[in-house]
Amino acid sequence: MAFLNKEIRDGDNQDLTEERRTATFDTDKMAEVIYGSEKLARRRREISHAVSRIPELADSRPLPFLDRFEKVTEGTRKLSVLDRHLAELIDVNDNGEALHLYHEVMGMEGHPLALHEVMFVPALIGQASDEQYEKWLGRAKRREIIGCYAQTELGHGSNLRKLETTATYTPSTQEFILHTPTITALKWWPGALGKSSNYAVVVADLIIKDKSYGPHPFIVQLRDEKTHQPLPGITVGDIGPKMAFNGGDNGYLGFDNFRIPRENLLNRHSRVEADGTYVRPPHAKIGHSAMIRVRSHMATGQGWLLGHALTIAIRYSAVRIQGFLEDKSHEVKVLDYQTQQHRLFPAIARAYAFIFCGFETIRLYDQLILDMNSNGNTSGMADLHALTSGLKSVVTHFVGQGIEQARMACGGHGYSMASYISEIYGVAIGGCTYEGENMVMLLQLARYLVKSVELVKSGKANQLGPMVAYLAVADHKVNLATGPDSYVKMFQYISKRQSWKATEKFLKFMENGDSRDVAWNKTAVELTRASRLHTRLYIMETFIRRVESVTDIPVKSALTDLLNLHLNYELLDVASYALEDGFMSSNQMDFIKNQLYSSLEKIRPNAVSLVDSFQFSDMQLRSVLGRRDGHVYQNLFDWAKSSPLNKTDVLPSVTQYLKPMMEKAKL
Ligand SMILES: CCCCCCCCCCCCCCCCCCCCCC(=O)SCCNC(=O)CCNC(=O)[C@H](O)C(C)(C)COP(=O)(O)OP(=O)(O)OC[C@H]1O[C@@H](n2cnc3c(N)ncnc32)[C@H](O)[C@@H]1OP(=O)(O)O
Ligand SMILES: Cc1cc2nc3c(=O)[nH]c(=O)nc-3n(C[C@H](O)[C@H](O)[C@H](O)COP(=O)(O)OP(=O)(O)OC[C@H]3O[C@@H](n4cnc5c(N)ncnc54)[C@H](O)[C@@H]3O)c2cc1C
Repeated sequence: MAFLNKEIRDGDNQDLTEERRTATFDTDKMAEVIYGSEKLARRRREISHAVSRIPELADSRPLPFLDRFEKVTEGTRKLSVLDRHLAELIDVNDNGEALHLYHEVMGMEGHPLALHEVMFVPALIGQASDEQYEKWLGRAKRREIIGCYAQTELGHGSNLRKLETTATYTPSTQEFILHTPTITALKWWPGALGKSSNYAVVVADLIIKDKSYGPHPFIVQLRDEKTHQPLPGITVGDIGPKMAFNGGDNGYLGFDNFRIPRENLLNRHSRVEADGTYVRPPHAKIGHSAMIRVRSHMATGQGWLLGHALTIAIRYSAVRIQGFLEDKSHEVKVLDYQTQQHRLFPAIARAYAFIFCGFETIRLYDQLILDMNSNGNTSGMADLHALTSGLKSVVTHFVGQGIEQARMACGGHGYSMASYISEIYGVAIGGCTYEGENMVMLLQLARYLVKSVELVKSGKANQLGPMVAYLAVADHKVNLATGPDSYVKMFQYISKRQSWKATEKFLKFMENGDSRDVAWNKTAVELTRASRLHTRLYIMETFIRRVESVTDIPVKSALTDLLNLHLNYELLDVASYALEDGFMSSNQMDFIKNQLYSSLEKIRPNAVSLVDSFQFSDMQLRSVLGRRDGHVYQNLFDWAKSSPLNKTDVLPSVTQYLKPMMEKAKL
């Protein structure tokens, strides 16, 4: 008999097999929805299979047992093996295939090429002129040179206008002089800067004839191409261990009056003529395109991270037997407890929702770059900036929360690095900080919302973009029983009310004499609330749109269950906003809760299959608890036995320190 869940194999843990038999949809078909196409879903499986046949690509030891030095070496070793096999394993021009291959083989702990691919090359594509493409892009794409993105400094990351690294133009030699005037001006944090990169896109304050023109991107050679030694005038190194990404070499960088030619200002959009005349870009923030790109990709990337942690937690919850329900002679799977389901299922729905939403922002980003590079059209920038600022903040926050719940849902074993969840958590929550600290980015979206409310107030609602059109719509009560649209309307009401309240509060402070900045700061918490609500509304709407477009009926039906759970969970979470003015009734509140609990029951038989559909191979999962076959206990024991601490029965620490202490106590 053919099973709809393609993960079933002989010899697997019976409890997991039992779960997989209840799947109501084909997991291969669900994977097509998760990865956006039949081709990519299939290619992922083929690539994983091909990788499993190249033993050198496997981790030589479980990564949690490696120290930092070993992690960096192991990552680079695998990268070089991968380089030899690249063309046979993937279509190198297909980003989706590349991304999967690198995740599979390299894990998530960072490696020398991560920032090269994620920011250095994209910064060149977005910011370099055709002549600069000619000179640098081919070399970068072929990886003759390895680059990173060096913007953040020891003293400033969020407030780019106060970056202290200077790039002073000297017309006599037609050069820029890069300089680090203070300790706080040291570049600090850039991934792959410390030890791996020999080039960087450096963001520095452009100064011409004593006048500052603000941050601009320059391509800078840091190390000798033959010896890899830092060039004279460059100080560069690794910033030390971090919460995660310890296979990566985030670095520091200082310049001592380091000269680069005029042609090294990335000048697709702005340039400096030989005589020092500055030519402005068509949009003041166009130099930020590499950041907008990563933010646009973050929702899908983070959704997959959440899916990774949930695959581990859900599979383990189907294998872990503890406690009783009705029958006191048989213990049950912990997945049968309502609390366990409530802990994990809404996070599955969010993982799916974030991925779907991310596909939309990636499409919008690609369109923006096309418009900018073909005809200098930057009209989509402000909208995309506002949208991705909110999205990266909301998504990373909830993904962190979801992964932490996944850890707790695995009880004690979740706390062991055998689960791998702590690593996933460390990587995911880095996203709360990088590419714009979450609060700072929520406040960027808030600027957009306040401006939109002000437009409505001044009778210009017709100028609102489609994403904020609801800010002008009249309120009317909704009947939640009529389906997803009524949830959207309720959420619109809540989101609109918060945006309006925060704007009114802000304007009132100004009317009472506060400056704009002080009034803004006094309203900031309310403003971030408005941004979160707006973003959650957008996520909800994209989730609905995506489910509506699915054609495979069983897949659509399983997704509809997830969507219903999401709608009720989200609305319940923010209900107090609508309860406080009586817009939502307590009967409606009860309705939402009951819907939520019945969604949990509906999803229960498909839970394992919903996470199996992410199709993470055991290699990519790197989790003893989450393995596809579910043989948890023997593998945990084997994993523990492989700990370097267990190589000998008596450790030197015991003979040297513990024993003498005990002996002394006997005297
Ligand atoms: C391997 C092979 C794979 C191959 C496949 C490859 C596939 C790739 C897949 C990738 C998967 C991902 C995985 C990740 C991995 C981990 C990587 C980690 C990377 C981490 C990198 C970093 O971490 S790298 C540093 C980021 N560091 C920031 O992120 C600073 C935040 N800080 C700001 O970004 C600015 O400081 C901030 C706040 C905007 C204020 O900027 P500011 O002061 O200049 O501006 P103001 O606030 O005054 O605003 C004045 C007006 O400008 C408007 N505006 C501002 N920005 C705008 C903009 N961009 N576009 C339009 N409009 C903009 C604003 O909306 C206002 O508009 P209005 O006046 O109309 O209201
Ligand atoms: C894993 C990782 C990888 C990174 N990779 C890179 C890289 O490749 N290249 C690179 O250039 N950088 C990189 N960074 C740096 C990163 O982009 C910055 O750390 C980030 O932008 C936050 O800036 P900050 O550190 O200055 O935080 P701060 O701004 O100092 O934040 C501290 C606190 O101040 C608050 N705050 C700051 N400004 C405001 C404001 N205006 N209003 C309200 N609150 C405010 C924040 O909300 C936060 O609570 C990386 C960071 C990490 C963690």
